[in-house]
This record gives sequence, C-alpha cells and structure tokens, in this order.
Amino acid sequence: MSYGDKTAVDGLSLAVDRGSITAVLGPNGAGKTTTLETCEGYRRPHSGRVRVLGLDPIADRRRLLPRIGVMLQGQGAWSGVRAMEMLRHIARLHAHPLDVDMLSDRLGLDECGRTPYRRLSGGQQQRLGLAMALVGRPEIVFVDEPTAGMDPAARRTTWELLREMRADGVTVVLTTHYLEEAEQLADRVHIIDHGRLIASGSPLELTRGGTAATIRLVVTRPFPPGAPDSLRIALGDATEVTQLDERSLLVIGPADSTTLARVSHWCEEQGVLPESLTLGRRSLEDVFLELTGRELQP
Ligand SMILES: Nc1ncnc2c1ncn2[C@@H]1O[C@H](COP(=O)(O)OP(=O)(O)OP(=O)(O)O)[C@@H](O)[C@H]1O
Repeated sequence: MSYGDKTAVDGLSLAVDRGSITAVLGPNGAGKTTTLETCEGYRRPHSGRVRVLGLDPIADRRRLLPRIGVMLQGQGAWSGVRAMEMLRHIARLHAHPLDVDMLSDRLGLDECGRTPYRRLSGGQQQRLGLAMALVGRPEIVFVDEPTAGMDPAARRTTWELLREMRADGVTVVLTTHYLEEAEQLADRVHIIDHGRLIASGSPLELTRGGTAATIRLVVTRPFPPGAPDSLRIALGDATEVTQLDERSLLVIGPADSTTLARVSHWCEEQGVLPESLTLGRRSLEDVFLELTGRELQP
C-alpha cells in the first residue's frame, strides 16, 4: 500500500489464527492502521492479496461485513448522536447482537449514555467504539489502538472483554503501541517497522533469549567511541550490547553478579561513572530495539 510516493505497507505477509488474539506492534507510522484498513476493506491494496475469513475484503464486502467488527482509531460515530443511541443503532443493524445493556454496563457507558458523541471524553469515545465493534457478535474483530486514552480501569476492562471474546471463539486483531498490552493479551505478536514485518512469535518466544534478562546502564557523561564493542568483549560471547543513546547502553544476557561486576569494572576502565544500572526482564521493547536500533515509543 502506498500513498503517492510513500510506501506504507511493503510486502507484509502474515496470517492470523482463528480464535486467537494477534497484536500488530510498531512505532508511529509503521503501517499498522493501513494494514488493518486494508483487511477491513477500506483500502484497496496496490499489490498483493488479502483474505479475511477466506473472503476478499473489497470484492466480497457485502458477505464479509456482517461477520467482522471494526474499531477505528478515533471517530466512527456521528458527532451529534448520543452514545447509547449510537450503540443501539449499530446493534439493530445486526442479526444477533449482544445485549446492549450488558455491554454498556461492562464498559461503563451508562454514565455517559445521553451525552452527544462529540462531548464524550477521549476514553469514553474509545469505550463506545469498542462496544460498537463488539455488539454484532463478530467472528473477527479489528481494533486499532483499543485502549489509547483509556484510564487504567477501562484498560483492564477492555482486556477482560477481549479475552472473553477469544474464549467465545472470536478472532481479535489489534494494533498497539503498548508493549504491556501485547504481552498481556496477545497469543501472537507481529512487530512491524516501515511497513515490513520484522519479527513474529508469541510474546514468550520473542522475549526469550539467554536468561531473558537485561541490564540498562546509564552513565553521567557520553561513552567514548566503540563503547558497545569494548563492553561486549569485556562481557564475553553470551551477551549482546546495544547503544541506546550517547549515555545509555542495553546489555542482554545473563544478569548475574559476575556480569554486574564486569560492567562496573569496565566503567572504571573507561573512566565513566554509572548514573543508574537497572536489571530487568527482556521486554518486547528490547526486542524491537535490538531489531531496529530504535526505541518503539518516541
Ligand atoms: N491518508 C494518507 N495519506 C498519506 N500518507 C499516509 C496516509 N495515511 C498514512 N500515511 C502514511 O503512511 C505511513 C503508515 O501510516 P499508518 O497510519 O498506517 O501507520 P501506523 O503504524 O498506524 O501509525 P500510528 O501508530 O501513528 O497510528 C505513515 O508514514 C503515514 O504518514
């Protein structure tokens, strides 16, 4: 998919299992929304092939639409319509909708049911958008950044609802910037960057590696040139070292006391003073960083 000269999705190839939750993860502009919109039939791919439930999202649109649910990134409702009017309207368009009152109760829409869409808060609009995507009992639901702008309680409710949908056999495809969301929810994560697939796997497969641990080292002054290579040599073959910025390095490997002692010894040799030394589990963020050399979130 291109927009003029700009290639937004570039030979991306991925498949989603029925009844699973799949997260498409990537930084701003990676091509996540374009990918979803192509699957939803809103955009015609310039080349390649898309099938959803075995159907062509554009040629078979009429057959596909009743079977899918879509939560767009923002918008999706008329600005003057009241929240519950909108939800009831969407429910009436479906043959076997979910119980609207149950959904509204679960997603806390009761408090704003009579509020016009344009006056809803960002989080309330998101919750209504999710309810609209789910109310038709879709076989597959596409949710674009479902919890962006939600408070922590609403985020947890959303995760619960999506897990319940999966338990009922619904296929969920979501995009997210939130690594925690992908780690919490997804059976499979596809990491994309510049419209290309750069890694796929379960969160565990992607974050496994050695003892799945990291050490983040931040020092008070910029590192001398060649610091990552020199630290890698000091630590031995089992470790990977990535420079995050001029004052911080990420070490992936065994985070044991020997490694820590070697890191501080190396700092002394290099004449740099550690400002912080943080141990952690290797996260999807670290995976993204290793693959691209950049942080996922700006
Ligand atoms: N309608 C459009 N016209 C021109 N360029 C566009 C359009 N929509 C998206 N793009 C460009 O295509 C690329 C992919 O955009 P897309 O919205 O698919 O990314 P994204 O991964 O969903 O980003 P975000 O996380 O910010 O929502 C970006 O470089 C974006 O600027």
